[in-house]
Amino acid sequence: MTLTPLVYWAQRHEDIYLRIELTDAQNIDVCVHENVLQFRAQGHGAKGQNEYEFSLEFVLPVKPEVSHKSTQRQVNITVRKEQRGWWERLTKQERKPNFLAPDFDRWLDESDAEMEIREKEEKRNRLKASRHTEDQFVSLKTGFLFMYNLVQFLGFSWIFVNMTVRLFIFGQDSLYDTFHTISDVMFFCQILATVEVLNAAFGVVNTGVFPTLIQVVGRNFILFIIFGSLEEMHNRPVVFFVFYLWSAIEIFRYPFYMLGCFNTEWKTLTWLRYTIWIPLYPLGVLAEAVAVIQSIPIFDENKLFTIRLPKAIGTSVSFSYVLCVYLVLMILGLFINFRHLYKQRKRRFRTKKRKAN
Ligand SMILES: CCCCCCCCCCCCC/C=C/C(=O)SCCNC(=O)CCNC(=O)[C@H](O)C(C)(C)COP(=O)(O)OP(=O)(O)OC[C@H]1O[C@@H](n2cnc3c(N)ncnc32)[C@H](O)[C@@H]1OP(=O)(O)O
Repeated sequence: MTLTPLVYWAQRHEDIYLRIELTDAQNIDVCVHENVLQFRAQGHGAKGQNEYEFSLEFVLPVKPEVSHKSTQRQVNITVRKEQRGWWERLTKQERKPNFLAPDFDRWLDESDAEMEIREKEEKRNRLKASRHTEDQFVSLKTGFLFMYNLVQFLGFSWIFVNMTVRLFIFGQDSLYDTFHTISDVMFFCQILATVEVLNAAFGVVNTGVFPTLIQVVGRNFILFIIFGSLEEMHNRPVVFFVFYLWSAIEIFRYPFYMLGCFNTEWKTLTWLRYTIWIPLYPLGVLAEAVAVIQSIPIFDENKLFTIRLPKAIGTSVSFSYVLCVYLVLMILGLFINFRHLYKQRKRRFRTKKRKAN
C-alpha cells in the first residue's frame, strides 16, 4: 500500500510552495512532467518510518524545473508557474486530495500577495537607489583622493628633483639656499598634508589618526616654527637634509596611494613605500632634532615666543624649554610611528603572501 505524507501548499503570482511533513527525509525523488508533480522519499511521516509518495496534477501549466530543499523536519518544494497569475485552486481535479491542506504559515490571498510584491519592488528600488548613492560617494572619494595624492606627488617630486639638480650643478653651495628656493612649495605641500589628518579622522582612508597627527604636527612644527619664524635658520644646511629626507619618502608614498585608488599596485613601488622609511625615518627625525638644537640659542637670544609670567613671579620662560620638551616628544613620536609603520609593513606583506598562496 502506498503511503502519502501530509502536504501543505501556498502560492504567489509566480510560484507554488509545497511543504511535505516528513522528518529526516532521504532518497528524495521529485519531478514535474506534463504539469504533474511526482514525489517519492523515505522518512518519518504520519505512519512512522516508511516510503511515502504522492502525485499532483496542477490546474494550470507549470515549468518542468522544480527545486526542493529538505530540513530535518520537512521537505520544501517550489514549482514555477508557466504564466504569472493567481490560481483558484491547486489541482486539476476539483475535489482536493485528502493529504493536501493550505499552508497557513505562508498563506496569502491575492491582494496580500500583490502587496508583498509591491513591498519587495519598493525594497529593491530603495536598495538600488542607496547602492547608486554609495557608488557615487565611492567615485567622488576616489576622485578626491587621487587628485590629492597627485598634487602632493607633483609637489614633492618638484622639490626632490629641484634639490637633486641643484646639488649636481652647485655642489655644496646648494645646501645653503634650500629654504629660499624650496620653502614655498614645501609650505604648500605641508599645509595641504593636514587633509590627511581629516581623512583619517573621518574614515576617508583606513588608517589611524594619531600616527598621521604626529607626522603632520611634527613636520609643520619644524617647518613653520623652527625654519619659518627664524631667519637665522634659513641658510643652514640642515634645511637641505630635512627637506630632502621628507621628499625622498613622499615620491614613493603618494604614487603608491594613487595606484591604490584604482586597486592597482606595482610591486617594486609597494616594496619601496613600506621599506624606505626604515633608514629615512630615523634620519629625518635626526635631521629635525639637529634643527631644533641649532635653533635653541637663537630663540634664547631673540626671545621670540618667550612666555612672560605675571610680575609677581618676576621671570619669563624661554621658548627653548618648550623645545627641550619637544625633543623628548620627538623620540616618543619616532617610536610610535616607527612601530606603526612596522606593523603596516608586516600587515601589507603578510596579506600579500597569503593572497599569493
Ligand atoms: C598630538 C601631536 C603630538 C605631536 C608630537 C610631535 C612629535 C613629532 C615627532 C615625529 C616627527 C616626525 C616628523 C617626520 C619626519 C619624516 O617624515 S622623516 C622622512 C621619512 N618619513 C616617513 O617615512 C613617514 C612617511 N609618512 C607616513 O608613512 C604616514 O604619514 C604615516 C601616517 C606615518 C603612516 O601612514 P598610514 O596611512 O598609516 O599607512 P599606510 O599603510 O600607507 O596607509 C594605510 C591605508 O590607508 C590608505 N591611505 C592612506 N593615505 C591615503 C591617501 N592619501 N590616499 C589613498 N589611500 C590612503 C592606504 O592605501 C592604506 O590602505 P590599505 O591598502 O587598504 O591598507
